[in-house]
Amino acid sequence: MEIKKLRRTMLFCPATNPTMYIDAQMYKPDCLLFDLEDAVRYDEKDLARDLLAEALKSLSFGDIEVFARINPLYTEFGEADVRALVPAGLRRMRLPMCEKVEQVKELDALLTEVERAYGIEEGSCKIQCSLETPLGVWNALDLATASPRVISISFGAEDYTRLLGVDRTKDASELQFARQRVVNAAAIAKVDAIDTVWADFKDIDGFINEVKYARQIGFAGKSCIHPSQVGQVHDVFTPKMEDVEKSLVIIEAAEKAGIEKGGVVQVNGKMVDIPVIDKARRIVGLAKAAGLIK
Ligand SMILES: CC(=O)SCCNC(=O)CCNC(=O)[C@H](O)C(C)(C)COP(=O)(O)OP(=O)(O)OC[C@H]1O[C@@H](n2cnc3c(N)ncnc32)[C@H](O)[C@@H]1OP(=O)(O)O
Ligand SMILES: O=C([O-])CC(=O)C(=O)O
Ligand SMILES: [Mg+2]
Repeated sequence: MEIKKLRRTMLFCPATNPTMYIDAQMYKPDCLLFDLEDAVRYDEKDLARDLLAEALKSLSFGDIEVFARINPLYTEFGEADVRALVPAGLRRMRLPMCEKVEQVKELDALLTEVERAYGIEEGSCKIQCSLETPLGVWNALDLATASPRVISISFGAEDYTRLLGVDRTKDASELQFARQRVVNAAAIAKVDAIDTVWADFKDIDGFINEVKYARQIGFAGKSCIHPSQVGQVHDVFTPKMEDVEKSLVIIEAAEKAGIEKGGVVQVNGKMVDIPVIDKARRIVGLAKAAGLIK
């Protein structure tokens, strides 16, 4: 199974801080996520947008997939963000506080207009819906399938717990419903699900527990707020060599037995059939995408 793009880490970087976002590339996240929304003061929104537009025009980010978290279109800044950043080169945007299909369709239509006006390939600008309200979480599947531009959905626990009127706790039981709804919707829509930030970046054990849990239940990656989190997330989301080797043995045995389309064999005391072969292929695909094997 070919994994086209790893999105294990999306490192948030306030777009008002030029040094930080030049340095951010050094930490080698899979994705950089320049923030124009909550990390930017109200009176610096225009400055942040201008800085980011200049950076997109003048800097190269190599293999790193560059996203911007634009302001919602219902604010006075969202449309200006799109109109300035797409011509400057932005092709990926996170739409925060995303709740209704109409909001995705509105962004879709604006992107089509800007792509046409600037001769940019139509449909090349992609959307990540950020589900961080009870309604957004409820509508996860509708949002994930609202437009062919949607490549990913992310979960935002800080706003979600604020709106639920609860504390965000370390055992995270208050997030269980939302997380499972988000990963289930992403699996149906065949898009990536990205888990929420962990603000307490000095609490490494707590963070790693949460990252392991996110991977276990089906997230493809995690939003990060500090560079120290990038390597910690990559460690968890990159398959272990031992699992890659086991997967290669399973694939070889399946091919030898000719059971890729049905049938069953035993490999090292365990039953192997189609779901097991598919999972093994996924692990090998992830390992290849991470450069672990050729
Ligand atoms: C709920 C939400 O909406 S979350 C999303 C919005 N929030 C954000 O975008 C915040 C992103 N993170 C940050 O701004 C910062 O990490 C902070 C403010 C939390 C902490 O920053 P600092 O006090 O500078 O932390 P610290 O001293 O540990 O930083 C170490 C180095 O990493 C750099 N750094 C810290 N965070 C980042 C980042 N997100 N991206 C790139 N570089 C970073 C710092 O500039 C510093 O560099 P230096 O050593 O060259 O000076
Ligand atoms: O999307 C995120 O992870 C950060 C965020 O805005 C939130 O949690 O409200
Ligand atoms: Mg938020």
